[in-house]
Amino acid sequence: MGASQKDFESAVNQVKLLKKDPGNEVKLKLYALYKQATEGPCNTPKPGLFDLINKAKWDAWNALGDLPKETARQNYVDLVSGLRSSSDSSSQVKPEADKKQAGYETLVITSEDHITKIMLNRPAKKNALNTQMYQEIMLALEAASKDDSTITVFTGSGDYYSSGNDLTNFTDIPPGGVEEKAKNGAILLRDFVDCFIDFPKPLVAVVNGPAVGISVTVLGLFDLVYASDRATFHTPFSHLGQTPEGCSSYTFPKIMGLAKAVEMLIFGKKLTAGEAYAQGLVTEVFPDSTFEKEVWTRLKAYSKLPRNAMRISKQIIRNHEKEKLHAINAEESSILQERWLSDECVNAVMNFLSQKAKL
Ligand SMILES: CCCC/C=C/CC(=O)SCCNC(=O)CCNC(=O)[C@H](O)C(C)(C)COP(=O)(O)OP(=O)(O)OC[C@H]1O[C@@H](n2cnc3c(N)ncnc32)[C@H](O)[C@@H]1OP(=O)(O)O
Repeated sequence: MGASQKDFESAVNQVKLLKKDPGNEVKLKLYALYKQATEGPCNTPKPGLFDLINKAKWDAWNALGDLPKETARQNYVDLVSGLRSSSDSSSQVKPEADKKQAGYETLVITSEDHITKIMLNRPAKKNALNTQMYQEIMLALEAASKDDSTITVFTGSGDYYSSGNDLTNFTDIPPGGVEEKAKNGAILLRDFVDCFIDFPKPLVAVVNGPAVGISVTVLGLFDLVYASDRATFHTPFSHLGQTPEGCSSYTFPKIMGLAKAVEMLIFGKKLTAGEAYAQGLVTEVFPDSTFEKEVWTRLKAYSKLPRNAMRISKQIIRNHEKEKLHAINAEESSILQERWLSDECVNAVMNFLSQKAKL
């Protein structure tokens, strides 16, 4: 028998009493199930692109499609019951969690000296970007665009900057099947890259180690890229049956010339930090032993420059390309939507996952 209205109402009250913040992804699930259980399928207009929070909520609700109200009610009750038991058994907060700005699970965000630092924080997975991390980065960029920092910095925790898209993202197939998965992935990719195209303040990448895939391609949208001499830059798209994203099909030929862009984007040539510097993708390379010290000294000095002058200069430099970049992003995302359904891509991802599972 399904959950009764009383069970549901009691679960709604229990959510307010949870000892531990369940994180954005779970909160979105709760929101979507609540709306589905009380109002049925999503029936409101899609919020605008920049209304990130309401758009994330709308996407979560809309993704439930025609799920019956009773099933949504039951799923809500089950989800809350799971949260209650994990909240009760883990009320001792880990020291690491204390340092993180509230609400983020895959990022550590700090603000100091007028610098907002967004650190990718899944070191055990080489900072691979899972769906939650894409969403949290979009929220973090929106918040950073409005806070009182002058510059925003991305970096990675552990030995990698980022290993790119988390290939296990491909395994979580929704009720609508692989086509729906590919469609949702293309929407997420497009929204994600749009946030970088539109980011109004100077954006800096502190590339502390190897970078792969989408973590490399979006560098073409950054204003400064500082790299440790341990960093490498790798876009193995053809190997994965995939195609370029992050506007790299446009920015890379522009930055490094067609020949070098083709070597990276079609043939998957991995660049050292020195090569990436020679080709204009990286602003400056530092020895790994002094990387953090030198880079942060430099950035702290830059962060004291007048905020508005920097923002307006960025606008003048970048604005005339914005429309073009949005169009390129849309095109790259829609091509990838098709690619993700191809045998070439499916086989490459299966290959990675089966090696990982040591099959
Ligand atoms: C919205 C969608 C947008 C899509 C667009 C993006 C396109 C891309 O980004 S394509 C690039 C995708 N990335 C890759 O192909 C890299 C895959 N990973 C690797 O090749 C290796 O893991 C890597 C060379 C990065 C590191 O190798 P090692 O030093 O040998 O470490 P491990 O392989 O043992 O990695 C440790 C741990 O992390 C997991 N891992 C690392 N990267 C990823 C990843 N990208 N996706 C999923 N998982 C990843 C790896 O499996 C290990 O996990 P455990 O086995 O559980 O310890």
